[in-house]
Amino acid sequence: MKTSIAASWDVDSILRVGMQSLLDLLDESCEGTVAVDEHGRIAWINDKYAAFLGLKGPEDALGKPVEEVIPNSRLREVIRNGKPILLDIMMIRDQPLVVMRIPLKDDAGKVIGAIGFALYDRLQRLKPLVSKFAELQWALANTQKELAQLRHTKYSISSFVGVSPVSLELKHRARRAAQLDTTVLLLGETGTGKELLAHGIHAASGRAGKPFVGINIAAVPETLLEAEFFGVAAGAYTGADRKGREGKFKIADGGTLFLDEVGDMPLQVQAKLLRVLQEQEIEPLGSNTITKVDVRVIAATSHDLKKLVAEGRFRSDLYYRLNVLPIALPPLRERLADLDALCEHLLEQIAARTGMPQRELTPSARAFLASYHWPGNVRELRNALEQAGMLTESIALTAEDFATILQPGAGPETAAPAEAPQPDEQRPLGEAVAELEQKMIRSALQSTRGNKALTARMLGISRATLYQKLGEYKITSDF
Ligand SMILES: Nc1ncnc2c1ncn2[C@@H]1O[C@H](COP(=O)(O)OP(=O)(O)OP(=O)(O)O)[C@@H](O)[C@H]1O
Repeated sequence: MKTSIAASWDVDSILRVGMQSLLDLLDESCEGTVAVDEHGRIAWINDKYAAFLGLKGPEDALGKPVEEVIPNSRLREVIRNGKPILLDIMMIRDQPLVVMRIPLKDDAGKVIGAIGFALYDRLQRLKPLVSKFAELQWALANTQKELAQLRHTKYSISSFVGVSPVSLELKHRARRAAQLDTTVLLLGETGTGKELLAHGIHAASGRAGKPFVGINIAAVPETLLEAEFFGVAAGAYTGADRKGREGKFKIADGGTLFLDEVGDMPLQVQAKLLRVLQEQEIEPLGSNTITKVDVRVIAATSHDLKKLVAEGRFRSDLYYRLNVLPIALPPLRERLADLDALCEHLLEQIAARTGMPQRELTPSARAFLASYHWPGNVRELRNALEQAGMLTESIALTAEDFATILQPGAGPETAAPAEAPQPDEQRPLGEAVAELEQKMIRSALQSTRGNKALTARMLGISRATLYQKLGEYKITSDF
């Protein structure tokens, strides 16, 4: 059946030869081939296919309607609409067969029949591909489910533990905020429960069924912040972002976007955020299209935003836009009436998580904890309870158990500075500075028990700089 290419290299003969080679290849490599005329009657069938179909030979099939020999054949459909079916799975005698069907046309383009190729008599050879596909589909569905669950908040306003009048008033305001669907600004020191309350407000709002998406502005490098917020259009960049990606505003569409540490936002991004808040429209980087979004923003900060405005570090128009409904979370030292309830709640959480018996506090421990000034607030309290529990076997935790962990009076302002490296004439200055930096960061992390916001504040650097240095020096902060 092979045809050699003649000296005449005209397009028609190349196509003819190409077609012939393709047919030869298919005939050789596939398990069965059948051709039908324009009426759907078998005009030709190869030996392999006839044997596979349980016929004595091809002559048993010739002239018969194709469905009589191959019950699930769709060759008639191909003749009818003149379109190929390039890949399909057909069952023959309970066996799946991968098939390809092509219409046969005359020079005028009229369909004069069709040809079918059975590519594999068992799907076995396609199995790795098929199971890889199924595996990926399964993983994708699972990840989507997990993400949806994660984005649906796990807290309610009552998860904010507190029985003091100030806490009750705070929860009342949060419930009202949930109903109003306006921008909320949560103000409070680190660890006072701003993120927890944001989750709670979302859960009590009409948006509860939609995503809750959080972004810690201080932890995102300045250069990536816009992409993180507004997304990147496909083809805008080469490399990882080539395909484009959605920004947090789009992901949160219909739901709530929690902007943590909003005071750390660079001025240039503040302008863009303000526009989005006003217009509820985003423009992904590198795209000319504007997309409508419906997002409720809850912002939080541990900074004095008014002061930042006065210093020109925060836009006043954005401040007023965010400050529609401010809720101040008082530091723990100002609501010591909540201490018992909080300790009980946190000790229960710790026991459930660690699988260890639940600890209790002796009166001396309560008095000790009430005398401490809690710069890290509830987060610090939880860490202290967990650490104290690890240091003793006893169920009842005493003041002594906490005395080694918490030093009354020692806070960010009074923590001892790290020891400077000894001057060394032979060493480059950069090396010595890096060593001192590492020491100071480690020591600050230790004294804040890994609290990044507090560590950054102690060291007088932004959280973003702290994260950058942690990465640079490969410092982990598991304290
Ligand atoms: N009132 C509370 N009741 C129960 N748990 C609380 C309360 N306040 C804070 N927590 C717990 O303390 C930890 C810190 O809280 P959260 O992250 O909400 O604080 P934050 O103010 O957002 O801190 P940061 O400003 O550092 O981000 C979390 O584990 C949170 O669940």
